[in-house]
Amino acid sequence: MKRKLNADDVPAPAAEVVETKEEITFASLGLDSRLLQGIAKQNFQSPTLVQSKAIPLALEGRDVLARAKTGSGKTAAYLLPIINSVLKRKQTSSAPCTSALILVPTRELAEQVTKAVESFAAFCAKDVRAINLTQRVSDAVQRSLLADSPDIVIATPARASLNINTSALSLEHLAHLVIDEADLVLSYGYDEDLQNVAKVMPKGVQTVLMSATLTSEVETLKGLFCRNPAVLKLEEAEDEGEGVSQYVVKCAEDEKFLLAYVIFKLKLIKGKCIIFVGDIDRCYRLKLFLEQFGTRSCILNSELPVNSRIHVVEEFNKNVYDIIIASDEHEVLGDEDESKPESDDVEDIVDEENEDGEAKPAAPEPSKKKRKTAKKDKEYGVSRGIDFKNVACVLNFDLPTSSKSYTHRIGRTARAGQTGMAISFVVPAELYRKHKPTSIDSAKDDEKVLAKIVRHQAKTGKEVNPYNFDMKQVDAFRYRMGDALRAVTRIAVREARTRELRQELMKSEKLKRHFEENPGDLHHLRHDGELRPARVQSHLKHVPEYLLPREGKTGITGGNVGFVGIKKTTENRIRKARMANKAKGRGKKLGGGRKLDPLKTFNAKGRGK
Ligand SMILES: Nc1ncnc2c1ncn2[C@@H]1O[C@H](COP(=O)(O)OP(=O)(O)OP(=O)(O)O)[C@@H](O)[C@H]1O
Repeated sequence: MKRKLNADDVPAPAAEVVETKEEITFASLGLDSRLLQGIAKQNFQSPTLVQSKAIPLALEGRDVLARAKTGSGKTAAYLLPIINSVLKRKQTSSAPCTSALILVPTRELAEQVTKAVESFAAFCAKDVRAINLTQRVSDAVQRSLLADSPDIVIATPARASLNINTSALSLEHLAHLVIDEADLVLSYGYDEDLQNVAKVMPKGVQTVLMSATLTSEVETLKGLFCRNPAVLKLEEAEDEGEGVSQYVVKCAEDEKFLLAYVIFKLKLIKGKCIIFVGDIDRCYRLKLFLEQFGTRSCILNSELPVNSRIHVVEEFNKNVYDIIIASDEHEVLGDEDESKPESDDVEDIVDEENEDGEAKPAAPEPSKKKRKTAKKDKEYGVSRGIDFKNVACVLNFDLPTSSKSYTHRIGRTARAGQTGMAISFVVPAELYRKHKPTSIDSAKDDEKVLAKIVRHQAKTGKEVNPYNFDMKQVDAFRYRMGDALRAVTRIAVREARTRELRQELMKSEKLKRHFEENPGDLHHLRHDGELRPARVQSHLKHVPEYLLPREGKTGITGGNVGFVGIKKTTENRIRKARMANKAKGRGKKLGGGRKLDPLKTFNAKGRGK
């Protein structure tokens, strides 16, 4: 079924890297008016680049392979044409059939995509039925849901394959297939499931592959599912200073904890933050550590029940929590195969191939290692595709082990044209394994990984700069860090992990049963409660005067880095103008584009909190 590519396969305009964004409106794309109402309800002013390029091609019936950066609006780019096509079909036929299958790598993402369908189809809900196959319902319930032939089925490849095997899901009338996060689905170990889906795919199904990077995995999927796809490689033209400001801090293993304490206690980061750590224990170690200073956070990892995970993300998006500590475990399980070419290398290969029409390089077989999912949820993923809203900062407390992961992680901030910041802690080789209690295996090659990241980012014109903490000033806090770390023993971590799991399982059961009937009550369950280590040291919650640098926060960082602003692009001009008008009315100066630098606005009075 795999086809050899030649240059004619790729239509010239689509294969070009598009540099600029033309003024296109959703209405000009020819979408159903009910969909336009749904879009307007979400306050989308105009299509993003990937939307304005991919939607017309998809509406024409073309296969599309689109690479666009994280947070650029790929979900709407594939959903809108699908819903439009369902609405069109309903005008001539009322016979129910499943005409679209959307495959995503994780259950969280499946939930998110299902919600997006519901939002876009809010004004035509009775004509568009979508179901999420990753929900934990009994086989009988799932069968009965599928028996009604919902228009759109959203699933992980594993769930789709399972239901195809049991004949619960019929692809007989399928017209559209989407593989979202196409660069990641194979690394989740779904290769056999995807082969299984490909086997029963009827002829002529339109395929859309969406991806943040073009990797050999995307090539494999293209060979398996696409016919003559239009290839979009989209680089958004960014204004200076927009996107993610990337910083790196070289530090010792225990200093990661010290810096985290200083960053959060002195509020060096303004806004919401996702902290990525290397494994599950690390989540609890850091949470317990921060708790000692009165800094609350909630945890996301593959061990927690899916309902809790989804709830945490929803609450975070509603600004209930400021800090999420997430473990990025797929790396630890070995998904980041060293021998596998990095995305930038593969992109070069793809470019070459498009120019001279040569056959593509043999895509590496996904390694067996990837199937190793332990007892954790294989369909878990937070750095991939989850739409965390208004994240000011991604803190790589533990550096990922590949630049591809780094790209996905930092893509959780600066979404939909906002700005954001990424700080990565890097342990130099000579400091690795020098502080056993805070050491983690994945830091072994931090410097090598950083070099790759810097190279990769440079290719897209982005810099990774040092974040200069004045370690002399930070040193004043070292004693307190030591005190707090000593209380976070291995036993305390293990107990906290068990306790949290038990609590979340109970909440999850409650969530499932109770909130089906009372969706409004969800906010009563908080996930950032204190885990309480054995030794409670309440004095640590306060920062005494003498510890603070005389110059305020700027004394800690030198004052020249660290801006984290949430700024909308021109897409939100109207909103900005409204805000400015409102502010004028209140006599305040707002909306003039003045950036608030949290490092320069440290209020000494608020510090003792
Ligand atoms: N046209 C638009 N105008 C304003 N906001 C938009 C628009 N399209 C999408 N968004 C918002 O942008 C955010 C990111 O969108 P989405 O999750 O689809 O990005 P993505 O490209 O799929 O990201 P990732 O690669 O991380 O999965 C969402 O909050 C979405 O609601």
